[in-house]
Amino acid sequence: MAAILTVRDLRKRYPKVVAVDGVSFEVEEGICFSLLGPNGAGKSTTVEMLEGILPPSAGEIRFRGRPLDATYRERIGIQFQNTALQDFLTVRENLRFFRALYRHGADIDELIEVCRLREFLDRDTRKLSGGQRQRLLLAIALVNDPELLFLDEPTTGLDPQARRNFWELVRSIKARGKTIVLTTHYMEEAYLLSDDIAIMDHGRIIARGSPQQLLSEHFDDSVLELPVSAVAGKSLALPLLQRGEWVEIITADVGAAVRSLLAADVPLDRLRIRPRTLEDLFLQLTGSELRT
Ligand SMILES: Nc1ncnc2c1ncn2[C@@H]1O[C@H](COP(=O)(O)OP(=O)(O)OP(=O)(O)O)[C@@H](O)[C@H]1O
Repeated sequence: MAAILTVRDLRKRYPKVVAVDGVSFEVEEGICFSLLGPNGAGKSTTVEMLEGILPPSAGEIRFRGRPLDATYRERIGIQFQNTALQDFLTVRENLRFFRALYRHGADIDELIEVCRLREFLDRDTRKLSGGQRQRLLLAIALVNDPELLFLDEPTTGLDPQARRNFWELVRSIKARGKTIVLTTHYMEEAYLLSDDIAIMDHGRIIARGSPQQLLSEHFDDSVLELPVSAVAGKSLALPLLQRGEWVEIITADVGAAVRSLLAADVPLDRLRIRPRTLEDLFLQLTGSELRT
C-alpha cells in the first residue's frame, strides 16, 4: 500500500521548548493512524503541521509524494474540537453553509446518512447533545469529500454509548476508503480503531506499530488482579502493584503465581486474569497515567 503522508525529521521549536524533536513516519493510504502520548508530548503540534496549519521549523511533509501545496487544504478534512458552528442555524443549514465553501465535495444527503444526522436535521445546533454535535462536526469535516481526515480527540466528553456510536461511524468512514489520522487520550479507542499507532513523548516517537504488534513486542506476561482486601495481611513473595481498590500481580507464569497465592491463603473468588493492554504499555513507556 502506498503512503499518503510521508514525514521526515519533522521539528517544531518554540522559544522556550522543542515541541517536536525530529519525528519521521509514513501513513499508509486507507488506514487509521493514531498519535498517542501524555499531555505536552507534541501530538497537537505534530498534527497541526500535518494539517498545514502550523509551519514546521525543520523537516518535511509530503502528501502522495509531493510537498504540501495550495490544493492540500481542499483534499483534507479536519474535525476540530471546537469548530465555530453557525449559531441560530440548524444542522441542515450549517451543512449547506460549510458545503458552499468548496467547489467540489460530498453529496449532502449522503453525509446526512453516513453521519446519521437525519433525526435532528432541523434542530438549532446549540440544542444538540454531545454525540450529535460530534457527528455534525464529523460531517462538516467530510463536506469536501477529503482523502485524508484528521480527528482530534473526537470523543472527549462523550458518554460511553455515544463514544461507541462514534467508533462505528469512524469504521464506516474508513471502509469508504478514507485515511484517518486520530489523536486520542482513550486507549480503548486507539486499540479498537487504529491500524498503526505512534506513541510520542517529549517530542519524539518512542514506540510504533499496530496495537497487536506493540503489545506482543513489549509484553510476554499477564496481569492478575485481586481486591486489596484479599491480600491484606497476607505474606506474599509476589510483587504487588496497587491501583485504587485493586492490586495487580504481573507475571509471565500465571500458574506459579496462582499457586503462591493459594499457598498464602489468599481468597481467589474475585481473582481476574487479563492480558496486557495499551494502557499498560503507555504507562510503562511514558510513566504517565492518561488524562481522561
Ligand atoms: N504556541 C506555542 N508556543 C509555545 N509553546 C507551545 C506552543 N504550543 C505548544 N507548545 C508547547 O509544546 C509542547 C507540546 O505541546 P502539544 O500541545 O503539541 O502537546 P500535546 O501532546 O498535544 O498535549 P495535549 O495532550 O495536552 O494536547 C508543550 O510543552 C507545549 O507547552
